[in-house]
Amino acid sequence: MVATRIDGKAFAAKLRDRIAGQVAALKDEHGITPGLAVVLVGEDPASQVYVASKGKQTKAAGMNSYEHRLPDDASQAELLALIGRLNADPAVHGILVQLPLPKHIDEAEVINAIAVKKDVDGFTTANTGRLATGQKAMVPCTPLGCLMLLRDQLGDLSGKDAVVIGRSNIVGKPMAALLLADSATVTVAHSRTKDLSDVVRRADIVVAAVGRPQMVKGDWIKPGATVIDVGINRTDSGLVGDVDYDGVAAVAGAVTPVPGGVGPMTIACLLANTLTACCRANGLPDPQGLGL
Ligand SMILES: NC(=O)C1=CN([C@@H]2O[C@H](COP(=O)(O)OP(=O)(O)OC[C@H]3O[C@@H](n4cnc5c(N)ncnc54)[C@H](OP(=O)(O)O)[C@@H]3O)[C@@H](O)[C@H]2O)C=CC1
Ligand SMILES: Nc1nc(=O)c2c([nH]1)NC[C@@H]1CN(c3ccc(C(=O)N[C@@H](CCC(=O)O)C(=O)O)cc3)C=[N+]21
Repeated sequence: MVATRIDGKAFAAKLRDRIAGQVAALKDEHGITPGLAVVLVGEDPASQVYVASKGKQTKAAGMNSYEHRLPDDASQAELLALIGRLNADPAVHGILVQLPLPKHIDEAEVINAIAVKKDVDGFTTANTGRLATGQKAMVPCTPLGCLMLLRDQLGDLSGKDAVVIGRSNIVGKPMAALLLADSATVTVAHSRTKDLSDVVRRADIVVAAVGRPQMVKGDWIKPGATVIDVGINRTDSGLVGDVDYDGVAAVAGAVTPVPGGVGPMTIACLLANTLTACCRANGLPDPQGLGL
Protein backbone atom coordinates (compact mmCIF):
# COMPACT_ATOMS: atom_id res chain seq x y z
CA MET A 1 0.00 0.00 0.00
CA VAL A 2 1.40 3.33 -0.97
CA ALA A 3 0.62 6.36 1.17
CA THR A 4 -1.91 9.07 0.30
CA ARG A 5 -0.11 12.13 -1.06
CA ILE A 6 -1.50 15.09 0.89
CA ASP A 7 -1.98 17.80 -1.73
CA GLY A 8 -1.15 21.01 0.14
CA LYS A 9 -1.13 22.99 -3.07
CA ALA A 10 -4.75 22.07 -3.87
CA PHE A 11 -5.87 22.55 -0.26
CA ALA A 12 -4.22 25.99 -0.20
CA ALA A 13 -5.90 26.98 -3.48
CA LYS A 14 -9.33 26.07 -2.02
CA LEU A 15 -8.57 28.00 1.17
CA ARG A 16 -7.53 31.07 -0.87
CA ASP A 17 -10.78 30.86 -2.88
CA ARG A 18 -12.82 30.77 0.32
CA ILE A 19 -10.87 33.75 1.68
CA ALA A 20 -11.42 35.70 -1.57
CA GLY A 21 -15.18 35.15 -1.19
CA GLN A 22 -15.08 36.33 2.43
CA VAL A 23 -13.03 39.39 1.45
CA ALA A 24 -15.59 40.27 -1.25
CA ALA A 25 -18.44 39.94 1.26
CA LEU A 26 -16.58 42.13 3.77
CA LYS A 27 -16.30 44.81 1.08
CA ASP A 28 -19.97 44.54 0.06
CA GLU A 29 -21.45 44.43 3.53
CA HIS A 30 -19.07 46.66 5.49
CA GLY A 31 -16.98 48.61 2.97
CA ILE A 32 -13.76 47.23 4.49
CA THR A 33 -10.72 45.88 2.60
CA PRO A 34 -8.12 43.91 4.60
CA GLY A 35 -4.55 45.19 4.20
CA LEU A 36 -1.25 43.33 4.69
CA ALA A 37 2.10 45.13 5.03
CA VAL A 38 5.23 43.08 4.34
CA VAL A 39 8.61 44.42 5.42
CA LEU A 40 11.74 43.10 3.73
CA VAL A 41 15.21 44.16 4.85
CA GLY A 42 18.09 43.42 2.47
CA GLU A 43 18.38 41.46 -0.73
CA ASP A 44 18.26 37.77 0.27
CA PRO A 45 17.10 36.06 -2.97
CA ALA A 46 14.90 33.40 -1.29
CA SER A 47 13.19 36.11 0.79
CA GLN A 48 12.58 38.21 -2.34
CA VAL A 49 10.81 35.27 -3.98
CA TYR A 50 8.59 34.62 -0.92
CA VAL A 51 7.72 38.30 -0.55
CA ALA A 52 6.80 38.65 -4.23
CA SER A 53 4.63 35.54 -4.00
CA LYS A 54 2.90 36.83 -0.84
CA GLY A 55 2.15 40.18 -2.52
CA LYS A 56 0.68 38.51 -5.60
CA GLN A 57 -1.55 36.15 -3.63
CA THR A 58 -2.68 38.92 -1.28
CA LYS A 59 -3.92 40.98 -4.23
CA ALA A 60 -5.46 37.93 -5.94
CA ALA A 61 -7.60 37.44 -2.79
CA GLY A 62 -8.86 41.03 -3.11
CA MET A 63 -6.82 42.43 -0.22
CA ASN A 64 -4.46 45.40 -0.25
CA SER A 65 -0.75 44.60 -0.21
CA TYR A 66 1.82 47.13 0.98
CA GLU A 67 5.49 46.28 0.44
CA HIS A 68 8.26 48.05 2.32
CA ARG A 69 11.83 47.33 1.23
CA LEU A 70 14.70 48.59 3.35
CA PRO A 71 18.39 48.37 2.47
CA ASP A 72 20.64 45.75 4.07
CA ASP A 73 22.24 48.42 6.28
CA ALA A 74 18.95 49.89 7.56
CA SER A 75 19.20 50.68 11.27
CA GLN A 76 17.22 49.20 14.10
CA ALA A 77 15.73 52.68 14.73
CA GLU A 78 14.58 53.02 11.10
CA LEU A 79 12.92 49.61 11.23
CA LEU A 80 11.20 50.38 14.55
CA ALA A 81 9.98 53.72 13.18
CA LEU A 82 8.46 51.98 10.13
CA ILE A 83 6.69 49.44 12.35
CA GLY A 84 5.38 52.29 14.48
CA ARG A 85 3.83 53.91 11.41
CA LEU A 86 2.28 50.61 10.25
CA ASN A 87 0.90 49.97 13.76
CA ALA A 88 -0.87 53.35 13.60
CA ASP A 89 -2.18 52.96 10.02
CA PRO A 90 -5.86 51.89 10.06
CA ALA A 91 -5.60 50.52 6.48
CA VAL A 92 -3.01 47.98 7.66
CA HIS A 93 -4.55 44.99 9.48
CA GLY A 94 -1.54 42.68 9.28
CA ILE A 95 2.22 43.26 9.49
CA LEU A 96 4.84 40.67 8.52
CA VAL A 97 8.57 41.28 8.90
CA GLN A 98 10.33 38.75 6.67
CA LEU A 99 12.93 36.68 8.54
CA PRO A 100 15.85 36.27 8.80
CA LEU A 101 16.86 39.88 9.49
CA PRO A 102 20.45 41.13 9.01
CA LYS A 103 22.77 40.30 11.92
CA HIS A 104 23.03 43.86 13.28
CA ILE A 105 19.26 43.90 13.93
CA ASP A 106 17.76 42.70 17.23
CA GLU A 107 15.11 40.36 15.82
CA ALA A 108 13.17 39.90 19.06
CA GLU A 109 12.91 43.66 19.66
CA VAL A 110 11.67 44.28 16.12
CA ILE A 111 9.10 41.47 16.22
CA ASN A 112 7.79 42.55 19.62
CA ALA A 113 7.31 46.11 18.33
CA ILE A 114 4.49 44.83 16.08
CA ALA A 115 1.01 45.53 17.48
CA VAL A 116 -0.24 42.19 18.88
CA LYS A 117 -3.50 42.41 16.89
CA LYS A 118 -1.58 43.00 13.63
CA ASP A 119 0.98 40.24 14.27
CA VAL A 120 -0.20 37.91 11.46
CA ASP A 121 2.94 35.75 11.84
CA GLY A 122 2.06 35.13 15.50
CA PHE A 123 5.73 35.64 16.45
CA THR A 124 5.33 38.26 19.21
CA THR A 125 5.84 37.07 22.77
CA ALA A 126 2.25 38.10 23.51
CA ASN A 127 0.79 35.85 20.79
CA THR A 128 3.12 32.98 21.69
CA GLY A 129 1.91 33.23 25.27
CA ARG A 130 -1.71 33.46 24.25
CA LEU A 131 -1.41 30.31 22.12
CA ALA A 132 0.35 28.45 24.93
CA THR A 133 -2.36 29.42 27.44
CA GLY A 134 -5.41 28.78 25.24
CA GLN A 135 -6.39 32.41 24.64
CA LYS A 136 -7.42 33.70 21.23
CA ALA A 137 -4.19 34.33 19.34
CA MET A 138 -2.66 34.92 15.95
CA VAL A 139 -1.22 31.50 15.13
CA PRO A 140 2.08 31.16 13.18
CA CYS A 141 1.27 30.40 9.54
CA THR A 142 3.38 27.30 8.91
CA PRO A 143 2.21 25.30 11.95
CA LEU A 144 -1.36 26.49 11.32
CA GLY A 145 -1.15 25.14 7.77
CA CYS A 146 0.17 21.81 9.10
CA LEU A 147 -2.70 21.64 11.61
CA MET A 148 -5.30 22.24 8.89
CA LEU A 149 -3.85 19.41 6.79
CA LEU A 150 -3.77 17.08 9.82
CA ARG A 151 -7.38 17.86 10.85
CA ASP A 152 -8.48 17.33 7.24
CA GLN A 153 -6.65 14.01 6.99
CA LEU A 154 -7.39 12.57 10.45
CA GLY A 155 -10.38 14.44 11.86
CA ASP A 156 -10.07 14.53 15.65
CA LEU A 157 -6.42 14.50 16.78
CA SER A 158 -7.31 13.77 20.40
CA GLY A 159 -5.19 10.99 21.93
CA LYS A 160 -2.91 10.64 18.90
CA ASP A 161 0.81 10.24 19.55
CA ALA A 162 2.56 13.13 17.80
CA VAL A 163 6.29 13.70 17.39
CA VAL A 164 7.52 17.11 16.25
CA ILE A 165 11.15 17.08 15.10
CA GLY A 166 12.57 20.57 15.60
CA ARG A 167 12.01 23.16 18.37
CA SER A 168 12.36 26.52 16.60
CA ASN A 169 10.20 29.44 17.69
CA ILE A 170 8.65 29.73 14.23
CA VAL A 171 7.77 26.09 13.54
CA GLY A 172 8.52 23.38 16.11
CA LYS A 173 7.36 25.05 19.34
CA PRO A 174 4.10 26.53 18.00
CA MET A 175 3.38 23.22 16.21
CA ALA A 176 3.71 21.40 19.52
CA ALA A 177 1.41 23.96 21.20
CA LEU A 178 -1.26 23.47 18.50
CA LEU A 179 -1.12 19.67 18.68
CA LEU A 180 -1.38 19.85 22.47
CA ALA A 181 -4.35 22.21 22.17
CA ASP A 182 -6.00 19.54 19.98
CA SER A 183 -5.31 16.98 22.76
CA ALA A 184 -2.59 14.98 21.00
CA THR A 185 0.16 13.46 23.16
CA VAL A 186 3.14 15.51 22.04
CA THR A 187 6.87 14.77 22.02
CA VAL A 188 9.27 17.45 20.78
CA ALA A 189 12.55 16.05 19.42
CA HIS A 190 15.68 18.08 18.56
CA SER A 191 19.42 17.73 17.96
CA ARG A 192 20.03 16.32 21.48
CA THR A 193 17.29 13.71 21.29
CA LYS A 194 18.59 10.15 21.85
CA ASP A 195 17.53 7.34 19.48
CA LEU A 196 15.46 9.67 17.30
CA SER A 197 14.32 6.91 14.95
CA ASP A 198 12.86 4.93 17.90
CA VAL A 199 11.06 8.05 19.17
CA VAL A 200 9.60 8.72 15.72
CA ARG A 201 8.52 5.08 15.30
CA ARG A 202 6.00 5.47 18.14
CA ALA A 203 4.19 8.33 16.41
CA ASP A 204 0.80 8.39 14.70
CA ILE A 205 1.69 11.93 13.54
CA VAL A 206 5.19 13.05 12.55
CA VAL A 207 5.99 16.69 11.77
CA ALA A 208 9.54 17.15 10.44
CA ALA A 209 10.91 20.74 10.74
CA VAL A 210 14.65 20.26 10.85
CA GLY A 211 16.30 21.66 7.73
CA ARG A 212 18.17 18.45 6.83
CA PRO A 213 17.51 17.02 3.38
CA GLN A 214 15.61 13.70 3.46
CA MET A 215 16.68 12.89 7.02
CA VAL A 216 13.49 11.03 8.01
CA LYS A 217 13.60 7.51 6.50
CA GLY A 218 10.93 4.93 5.79
CA ASP A 219 12.11 2.57 8.54
CA TRP A 220 11.56 5.34 11.15
CA ILE A 221 7.83 5.38 10.45
CA LYS A 222 5.04 3.40 12.12
CA PRO A 223 2.93 1.78 9.40
CA GLY A 224 -0.05 3.99 8.59
CA ALA A 225 1.31 7.13 10.28
CA THR A 226 0.64 10.63 8.90
CA VAL A 227 3.84 12.51 8.03
CA ILE A 228 4.05 16.29 7.50
CA ASP A 229 7.25 17.54 5.87
CA VAL A 230 7.98 21.20 6.65
CA GLY A 231 11.56 21.17 5.35
CA ILE A 232 12.60 23.38 2.45
CA ASN A 233 16.14 22.42 1.38
CA ARG A 234 17.73 23.61 -1.82
CA THR A 235 20.13 20.91 -3.04
CA ASP A 236 21.97 20.22 -6.30
CA SER A 237 19.11 17.92 -7.27
CA GLY A 238 16.49 20.61 -6.57
CA LEU A 239 14.10 21.46 -3.72
CA VAL A 240 13.68 18.60 -1.19
CA GLY A 241 12.08 18.26 2.20
CA ASP A 242 13.30 16.77 5.49
CA VAL A 243 11.58 13.48 4.62
CA ASP A 244 12.76 10.78 2.22
CA TYR A 245 9.44 10.89 0.36
CA ASP A 246 9.62 7.60 -1.56
CA GLY A 247 10.92 5.57 1.39
CA VAL A 248 8.36 7.07 3.79
CA ALA A 249 5.44 6.78 1.34
CA ALA A 250 6.00 3.01 1.21
CA VAL A 251 5.17 2.75 4.96
CA ALA A 252 3.11 5.79 5.98
CA GLY A 253 -0.65 6.24 5.63
CA ALA A 254 -0.29 9.77 4.26
CA VAL A 255 2.57 12.18 3.60
CA THR A 256 3.02 15.72 2.28
CA PRO A 257 5.32 16.29 -0.71
CA VAL A 258 7.92 19.06 -1.12
CA PRO A 259 7.23 21.19 -3.07
CA GLY A 260 3.44 21.31 -3.08
CA GLY A 261 2.81 20.43 0.58
CA VAL A 262 3.26 22.75 3.55
CA GLY A 263 4.83 25.67 1.62
CA PRO A 264 1.67 26.79 -0.21
CA MET A 265 -0.33 26.36 3.02
CA THR A 266 1.97 28.83 4.78
CA ILE A 267 1.07 31.65 2.41
CA ALA A 268 -2.65 30.76 2.36
CA CYS A 269 -2.62 30.88 6.19
CA LEU A 270 -0.98 34.30 6.08
CA LEU A 271 -3.97 35.51 4.05
CA ALA A 272 -6.32 33.76 6.50
CA ASN A 273 -4.62 35.49 9.45
CA THR A 274 -4.81 38.88 7.72
CA LEU A 275 -8.55 38.43 7.17
CA THR A 276 -8.95 37.28 10.79
CA ALA A 277 -7.03 40.32 12.06
CA CYS A 278 -9.24 42.61 9.95
CA CYS A 279 -12.46 41.00 11.23
CA ARG A 280 -11.31 41.21 14.87
CA ALA A 281 -10.27 44.87 14.39
CA ASN A 282 -13.83 45.60 13.23
CA GLY A 283 -15.65 43.62 15.90
CA LEU A 284 -16.78 40.94 13.42
CA PRO A 285 -16.78 37.17 14.13
CA ASP A 286 -13.73 35.05 13.22
CA PRO A 287 -14.03 33.99 9.57
CA GLN A 288 -12.23 30.63 9.74
CA GLY A 289 -13.95 28.97 12.70
CA LEU A 290 -10.75 27.24 13.81
CA GLY A 291 -11.36 27.82 17.50
CA LEU A 292 -7.86 29.23 17.99
N1 LIG B 1 7.33 25.26 4.36
C1 LIG B 1 7.39 26.39 5.02
O1 LIG B 1 6.49 27.20 4.91
C2 LIG B 1 8.52 26.66 5.93
C3 LIG B 1 9.61 25.83 5.89
N2 LIG B 1 10.66 26.00 6.74
C4 LIG B 1 11.73 24.99 6.67
O2 LIG B 1 11.58 24.10 7.79
C5 LIG B 1 12.84 23.66 8.23
C6 LIG B 1 13.00 24.02 9.70
O3 LIG B 1 12.93 25.42 9.85
P1 LIG B 1 13.22 26.14 11.24
O4 LIG B 1 12.37 25.56 12.28
O5 LIG B 1 13.19 27.58 10.98
O6 LIG B 1 14.76 25.67 11.46
P2 LIG B 1 15.80 25.90 12.66
O7 LIG B 1 17.12 25.72 12.05
O8 LIG B 1 15.48 27.13 13.40
O9 LIG B 1 15.49 24.67 13.63
C7 LIG B 1 15.82 23.37 13.29
C8 LIG B 1 15.52 22.43 14.42
O10 LIG B 1 15.90 21.11 14.04
C9 LIG B 1 16.68 20.53 15.06
N3 LIG B 1 17.69 19.63 14.48
C10 LIG B 1 18.77 19.93 13.74
N4 LIG B 1 19.45 18.85 13.40
C11 LIG B 1 18.80 17.80 13.96
C12 LIG B 1 19.02 16.41 13.98
N5 LIG B 1 20.06 15.85 13.37
N6 LIG B 1 18.15 15.64 14.64
C13 LIG B 1 17.09 16.19 15.27
N7 LIG B 1 16.82 17.50 15.28
C14 LIG B 1 17.67 18.30 14.64
C15 LIG B 1 17.34 21.69 15.78
O11 LIG B 1 17.66 21.27 17.09
P3 LIG B 1 18.36 22.23 18.19
O12 LIG B 1 17.27 23.15 18.65
O13 LIG B 1 18.83 21.30 19.22
O14 LIG B 1 19.46 22.96 17.46
C16 LIG B 1 16.25 22.75 15.71
O15 LIG B 1 15.38 22.65 16.81
C17 LIG B 1 13.85 24.31 7.29
O16 LIG B 1 14.11 23.42 6.22
C18 LIG B 1 13.12 25.54 6.78
O17 LIG B 1 13.59 25.95 5.51
C19 LIG B 1 10.64 26.99 7.68
C20 LIG B 1 9.58 27.88 7.77
C21 LIG B 1 8.46 27.81 6.85
N1 LIG C 1 8.26 36.45 8.89
C1 LIG C 1 8.35 35.33 8.19
N2 LIG C 1 7.27 34.54 8.05
C2 LIG C 1 7.34 33.38 7.33
O1 LIG C 1 6.33 32.65 7.22
C3 LIG C 1 8.58 33.03 6.71
C4 LIG C 1 9.67 33.89 6.90
N3 LIG C 1 9.54 35.02 7.65
N4 LIG C 1 10.89 33.58 6.36
C5 LIG C 1 11.07 32.40 5.52
C6 LIG C 1 10.09 31.30 5.85
C7 LIG C 1 9.92 30.28 4.75
N5 LIG C 1 8.55 30.42 4.30
C8 LIG C 1 8.00 29.76 3.19
C9 LIG C 1 6.87 30.21 2.55
C10 LIG C 1 6.39 29.60 1.41
C11 LIG C 1 7.02 28.50 0.86
C12 LIG C 1 6.51 27.89 -0.39
O2 LIG C 1 5.55 28.35 -0.96
N6 LIG C 1 7.15 26.83 -0.90
C13 LIG C 1 6.79 26.16 -2.15
C14 LIG C 1 7.96 26.08 -3.09
C15 LIG C 1 8.58 27.41 -3.40
C16 LIG C 1 9.90 27.26 -4.09
O3 LIG C 1 9.95 26.60 -5.16
O4 LIG C 1 10.89 27.82 -3.57
C17 LIG C 1 6.39 24.71 -1.87
O5 LIG C 1 6.87 24.14 -0.85
O6 LIG C 1 5.67 24.13 -2.69
C18 LIG C 1 8.15 28.03 1.50
C19 LIG C 1 8.63 28.63 2.65
C20 LIG C 1 7.93 31.38 5.03
N7 LIG C 1 8.75 31.88 5.96
